[in-house]
Amino acid sequence: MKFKVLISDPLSEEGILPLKEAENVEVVVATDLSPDELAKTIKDFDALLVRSQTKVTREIIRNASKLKIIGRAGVGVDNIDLDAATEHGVIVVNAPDGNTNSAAEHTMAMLMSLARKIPQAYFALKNQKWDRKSHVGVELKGKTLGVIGLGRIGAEVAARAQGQRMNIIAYDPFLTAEKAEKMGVDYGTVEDVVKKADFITVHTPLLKETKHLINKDTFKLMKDGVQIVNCARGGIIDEDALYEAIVTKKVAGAALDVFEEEPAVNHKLLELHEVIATPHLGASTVEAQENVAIDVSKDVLNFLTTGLARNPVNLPSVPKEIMRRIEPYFHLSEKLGIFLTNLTEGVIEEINIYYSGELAEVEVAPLTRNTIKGILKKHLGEHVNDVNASYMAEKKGITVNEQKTNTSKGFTNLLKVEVKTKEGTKSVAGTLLNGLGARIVQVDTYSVDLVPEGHLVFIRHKDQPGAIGRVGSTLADQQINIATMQVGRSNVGGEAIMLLTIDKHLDEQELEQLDQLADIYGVTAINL
Ligand SMILES: NC(=O)C1=CN([C@@H]2O[C@H](COP(=O)(O)OP(=O)(O)OC[C@H]3O[C@@H](n4cnc5c(N)ncnc54)[C@H](O)[C@@H]3O)[C@@H](O)[C@H]2O)C=CC1
Ligand SMILES: O=C(O)CCC(=O)C(=O)O
Repeated sequence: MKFKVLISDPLSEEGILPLKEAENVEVVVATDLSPDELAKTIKDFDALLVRSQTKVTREIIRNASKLKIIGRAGVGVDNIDLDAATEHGVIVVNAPDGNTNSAAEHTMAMLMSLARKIPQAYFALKNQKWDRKSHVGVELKGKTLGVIGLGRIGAEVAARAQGQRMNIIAYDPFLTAEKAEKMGVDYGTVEDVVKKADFITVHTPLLKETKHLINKDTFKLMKDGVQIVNCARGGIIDEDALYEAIVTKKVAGAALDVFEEEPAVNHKLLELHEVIATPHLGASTVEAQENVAIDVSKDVLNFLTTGLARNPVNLPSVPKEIMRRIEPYFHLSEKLGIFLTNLTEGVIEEINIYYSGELAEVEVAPLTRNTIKGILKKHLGEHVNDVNASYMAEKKGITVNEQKTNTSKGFTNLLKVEVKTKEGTKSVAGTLLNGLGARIVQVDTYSVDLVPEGHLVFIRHKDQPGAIGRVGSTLADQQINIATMQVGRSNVGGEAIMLLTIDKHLDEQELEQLDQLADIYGVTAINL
């Protein structure tokens, strides 16, 4: 039987040779299909290979009745509807390493062009203007580069900028003091980074948490004359706020390879003399394109013939027998991870997962991966999934321990998750109640009984008459309905907790109002 593979974006000829030379594969290259044509054509294909141009929408996936795998020749998979692929049992693989070097080099090229106004000077000269006065630049040496997102590309950029004798200050939720010291970089919060930097470069994925990470308020904190580089994803920087910051001379210049809407022609930022730009060229080198095409071709071929993939981005297949026994706990394990990560302060160094009761008798590795995914998702978004969760934790220097114990505290099954940071240890435990579904039964040392669903608010407060009432009436004043409420305390008059389920997610302002009430130590909104 021959597998049919469709390549719908231009990929390196050399890179797709592994597929073209495979006896059991027929390759069709069609790089000019409209979305409608692709939605029709796809139904005959077992695999689809794309770069970033093709938008693999739910509609296309829905029509792809034979499709088994989508290969993305690059890192970001934001052009693929991952949920739809997972729902339709289509595995998505990417090529995360092949373009790191190119993207880092492009960032450096943009940084240097920005500092020395090379594109502007070139443009003037092309227009017959020998203008040296308007194109005086600044040196990089001795300046501070703020790196937000110190993953594969961010770390390469930091190392290269050190070669330019720049000082580096970075923020990444997985950056510890030890790692920073080893890399010779200073570290701090986003606020610290933007306050201290002369140049700022972003290298995070585009996630809910990173959308408009650099916004009107962040620009206000920056030094006057700061310069900004974005070779990661449009949307990490709020384009309207950037425009305003340039026009008001807060920002002296910006180098952009990516935009919120691409292709970005007629963009207002491109009208500004201070902005230099490229049309999403970070990965556009012969080497990167060959690397990513080879990696993804090999992975697709391997998956079609053996069912195994090296770089899966969405759900893997779990053997049916294991799945049948552990499937009911999947939901609970991920929710416990999400819940806990929201309560955690500081950089995660250790995750301990304790299985007891019935759970101590089954293979729990997929649950462990699922729990880690829940914990890491907040910062890694689509980059973390069940397959790569353990690998991601290891890459971030997090130790994961899995233990089976006998301490099920009277429950027939108990799953307890503990996270350690330099700030302390936080834990949460849950169980599956026969016929009633999942419950969170313990938060740190407090016993609770909570369905892990919906909009939760976790409040730490002083055990004092009136504290609970003040929270209730503050929410009532804002027309926010409380569905359930749990309270617990360690000792009379000591620290206590409230866990509320409410009918909507609290916004920043609403959280702030609760936080400012008397006897309240901290308020966290959690969406499960
Ligand atoms: N312009 C282009 O052509 C290219 C763009 N990219 C983009 O570059 C970005 C980075 O790619 P990689 O380094 O390969 O990914 P990566 O996954 O290795 O690194 C991303 C880092 O961002 C960190 N992060 C997540 N949330 C954060 C937050 N709120 N604040 C600070 N850091 C946060 C993560 O912990 C991680 O270390 C991605 O968006 C990718 O799509 C990648 C290749 C080429
Ligand atoms: O395929 C491309 O050129 C875009 C590369 C990219 O943005 C990525 O790999 O995330």
